Amino acid sequence: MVTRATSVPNSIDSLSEGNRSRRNTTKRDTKLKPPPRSRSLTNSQTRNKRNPSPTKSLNSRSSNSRNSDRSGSRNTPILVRSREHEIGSADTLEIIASKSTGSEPSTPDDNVNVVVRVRPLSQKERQAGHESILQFPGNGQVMIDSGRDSGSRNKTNVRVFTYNVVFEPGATQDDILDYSGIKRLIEMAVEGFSCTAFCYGQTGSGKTHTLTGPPDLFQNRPNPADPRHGLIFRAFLYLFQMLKSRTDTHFVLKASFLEIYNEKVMDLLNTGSGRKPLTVRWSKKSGGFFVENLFTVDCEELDDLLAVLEEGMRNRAVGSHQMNDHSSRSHTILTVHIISEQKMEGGIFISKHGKINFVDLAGSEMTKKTMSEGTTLEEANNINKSLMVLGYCIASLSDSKKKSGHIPYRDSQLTKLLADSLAGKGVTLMIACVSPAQYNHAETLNTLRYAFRAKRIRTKPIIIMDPREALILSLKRDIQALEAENEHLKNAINLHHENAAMSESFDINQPQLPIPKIDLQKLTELGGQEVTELVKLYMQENENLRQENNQIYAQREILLRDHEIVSRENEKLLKKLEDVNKVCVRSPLITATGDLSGSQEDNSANIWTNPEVFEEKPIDERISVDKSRPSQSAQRVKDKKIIAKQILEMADRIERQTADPEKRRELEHMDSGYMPDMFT
Ligand SMILES: Nc1ncnc2c1ncn2[C@@H]1O[C@H](COP(=O)(O)OP(=O)(O)OP(=O)(O)O)[C@@H](O)[C@H]1O
Repeated sequence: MVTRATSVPNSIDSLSEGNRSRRNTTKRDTKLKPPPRSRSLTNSQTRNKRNPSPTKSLNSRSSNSRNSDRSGSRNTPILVRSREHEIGSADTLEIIASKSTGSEPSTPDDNVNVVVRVRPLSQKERQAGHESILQFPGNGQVMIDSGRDSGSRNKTNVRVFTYNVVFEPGATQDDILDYSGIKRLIEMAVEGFSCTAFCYGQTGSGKTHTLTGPPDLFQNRPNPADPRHGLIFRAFLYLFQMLKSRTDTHFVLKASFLEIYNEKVMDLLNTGSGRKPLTVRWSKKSGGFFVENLFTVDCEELDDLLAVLEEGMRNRAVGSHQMNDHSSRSHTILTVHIISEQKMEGGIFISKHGKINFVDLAGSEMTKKTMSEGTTLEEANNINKSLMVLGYCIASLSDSKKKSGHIPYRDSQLTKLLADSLAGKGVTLMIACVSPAQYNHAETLNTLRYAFRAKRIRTKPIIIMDPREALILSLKRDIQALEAENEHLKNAINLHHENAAMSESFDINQPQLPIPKIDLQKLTELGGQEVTELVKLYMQENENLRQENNQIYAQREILLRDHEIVSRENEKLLKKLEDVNKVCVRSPLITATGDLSGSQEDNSANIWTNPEVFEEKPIDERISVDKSRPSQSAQRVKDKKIIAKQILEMADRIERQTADPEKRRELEHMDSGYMPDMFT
């Protein structure tokens, strides 16, 4: 059975890991009750456009944990849609593809897609009487009951985790292909993204089974129709099916297969060279780690890819211990490079370099349980160490505060090679494999916790393109943008020319630059150099237009400021005029204006007003501004100088008058109020 996630509030008392702070409210009599389904969608609603859901029931083995509220799902399988960014959605892919031009980040952040696969109890475990501690309430949830808490007798240790998809023990290998999101990963890789699917979990939890199927499949020539085939085999079939349908694009496939054994990187396709370890180096150019001298095989046919898988599986390090007869003693990375060359409109060829990594991690081991010793113990220690570093990286990357700090990728070969998948430009699918058996509860809980954390990791997928072609494509986009801006600026300037024709300040005779006219369709006929020149020309012209526009705006600003000053001065003058009129009207000696005051009977009409001032006309029709006049502050300085000069002249005159005794006597008889304050 497959269940998919939706953000369902936990109604049960024991809350999920994400809500652990509320766990204090756990009731004593907690029973395993599944949370209600908040958004169950029928098959038709959730059906992936490209991968229509099968009509058969996905539940190949009825689970005894199933609750009565799920009875409705017996005949029609109910799939619950996961979150918006669910990997596996063809819609998302289309959006990404349409946005993806150049080597710019093409998507918003993308979360690592995390699914969980629970293997069935083995025959050995059933015979030993082990029971399952996992239950599946639906909505992409896994409930783990680790039994009574030793600390407090009545408290049960029940936790609920939510993932994008949960594969219950009855899920088939086909279900993993259809619902894990691997199809989306392949589609993204074909589109030029760097994609990674990795299996994580304790030893014997079913990682290799999920990725490649049981080990005996590869001992002889495998039968393609075998239902036990794992995800890699099925993904290859799907990939070739896809490539065949893309007749407009030419594809070249290359594959490599390596293992990390005891912290040494070994080539699984080139075992003849005495199994010398390869070096992992940092590439400045790509900004990532790479394996030097790794053997890559050209794969023209599906059979070539399958041969790579078989060869690698035969050569990888496998050992046996108490918990797994065929235990992987190394981490393996199988990479398929997909180089595509597609003809775009206008005859441009765009080549992209996508890839998909299949990572089968060696399982974490409790050496007491596996009873490892000697070489197996050394292997176990190395496996555990590298998985611990991976755990640190996942924990740091999922913590938004730590994400920008140091991530210890360099501490193990595994994390160096997975760095890009976890936090870089790739799209990542994590398949967490767990055992349902009670005796594995600590490891299962650990894996569920790591997987839950990994869900919070966000990456920024980008398409990997040939830099020269990416440049041409981006130059083409620049030309279009510049042309649009050019047109806009020209319109703005033309508009202003019309408006500014009346303004003397605007120099309409300014020489205009010649505007190159290029048919975009013919762009492709031009070489890279010519296109660059064209962009430069447009940029230059746009710069000139921008400057002209700025000048016009600056002039407009000055005009508006002057306008404001003149208006304010005008208002002041009017006010003064009104005051003068009031004084004139009040004075019996002075008539305001002879003809008006004399002829009006009404007192109010005695006030002289300038009829024009109150006429509702726009300000620029009421006043004309002298552009040569000094600014307001300069005017103020000038005024002060005039006033000071006049005062000095007056003081001088008075002084001269008082020096003459006759004149002084005359002055003494005058009203003292005549003298300005400053002279008393
Ligand atoms: N979903 C499943 N259905 C049936 N059998 C399974 C399933 N998953 C695992 N097994 C069986 O369980 C055993 C252990 O699985 P597998 O070797 O894949 O584990 P692993 O996680 O890769 O272990 P290790 O880390 O030690 O390599 C195998 O015998 C395998 O066939």
